[in-house]
Amino acid sequence: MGITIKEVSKAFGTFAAVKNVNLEIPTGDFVALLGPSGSGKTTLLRMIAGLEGLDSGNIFFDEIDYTYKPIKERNVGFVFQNYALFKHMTIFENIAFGLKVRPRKTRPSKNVIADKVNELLKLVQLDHLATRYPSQLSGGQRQRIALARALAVEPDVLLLDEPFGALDAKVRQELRHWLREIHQKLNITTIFVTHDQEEALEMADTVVVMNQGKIEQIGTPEEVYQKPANAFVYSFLGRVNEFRGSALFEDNEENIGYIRPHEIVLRKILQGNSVSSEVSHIHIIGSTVRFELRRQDTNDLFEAEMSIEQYQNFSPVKKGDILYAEFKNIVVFNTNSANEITLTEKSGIRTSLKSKLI
Ligand SMILES: Nc1ncnc2c1ncn2[C@@H]1O[C@H](COP(=O)(O)OP(=O)(O)OP(=O)(O)O)[C@@H](O)[C@H]1O
Repeated sequence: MGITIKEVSKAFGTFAAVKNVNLEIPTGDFVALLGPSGSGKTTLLRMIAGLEGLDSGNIFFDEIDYTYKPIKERNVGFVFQNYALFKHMTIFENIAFGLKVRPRKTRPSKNVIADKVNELLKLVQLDHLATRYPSQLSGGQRQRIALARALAVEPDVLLLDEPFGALDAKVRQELRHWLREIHQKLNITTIFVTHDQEEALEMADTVVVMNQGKIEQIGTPEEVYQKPANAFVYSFLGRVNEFRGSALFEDNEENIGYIRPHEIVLRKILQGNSVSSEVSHIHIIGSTVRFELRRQDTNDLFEAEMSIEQYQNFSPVKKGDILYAEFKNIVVFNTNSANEITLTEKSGIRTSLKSKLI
């Protein structure tokens, strides 16, 4: 089922939570609503579900106006962060619930329900837990059951609100892969809310970046990461060093420059337009090595990264050593218009920057 969100707005009292949002979601797409806390992601998701009314605008499911349709006519599956399983029911009964409560006319027979539940238990790889109660499951297992329960009614759309938010990093990582696989098998149009950029970039086909009730950018993970539409998207996705100040250009405009840590080239000898910097920390994080450095000209801290292989060729290097940093590919935005300004021909900039780690 495809979803069209057209000029949708929602306020709580005088506070505008969602402001004139337009979004087209094709059938089978896997969409992440990504943004900081309070950006309106959950409100938008709840409006799609029918859990929240709109102030203005329309929501279409396959070109049919669903704006005023009650939730039970929407055929959406919903998974929340906090499991929301029925405590007094077994896992089997939890999954069967949505089918059992159907009106007699559309309710499947007991055997059909049992087959469906067993099929879903296999899909979420927890068939051995059918007779347990939710309290006897781990957090990750409960979320899988919550998904199985949402899928039992064969929804046209699956809506997930921070489904892995309460789980530890390792389980979250496993469930991301698992959910992707399930999506590939079932191909249900899926929208999930997250404030975790890594989760959005890793899982989604389409990332919708939200900020202050508005959509800042819609694109593939690669597009939003490689070609951010504005300064907000750039700084929200991934680690960045920020450069500010009038020294950036001579045009007296307020500009912000960003560079990602892996785009900074570190050398042991001065070459080209580089900034002499003192190593203040070296962290080895799996296959990546992260340097924290202090510029000797401005005393500002910044972060650079290289692969472990590069580091092995580069070492020995230790805290207190002086390295030369070349800031390649700085992306500069005008803070008034948030439009990107190309930088290539601006010379002298790299040594006059004030930098800040964000
Ligand atoms: N029922 C409500 N009454 C009043 N204000 C609300 C209500 N629901 C949400 N808001 C406000 O609307 C804004 C957007 O909330 P929303 O939950 O959609 O954001 P979010 O991006 O999902 O944030 P989070 O990641 O923290 O859940 C917030 O400032 C929130 O306080």
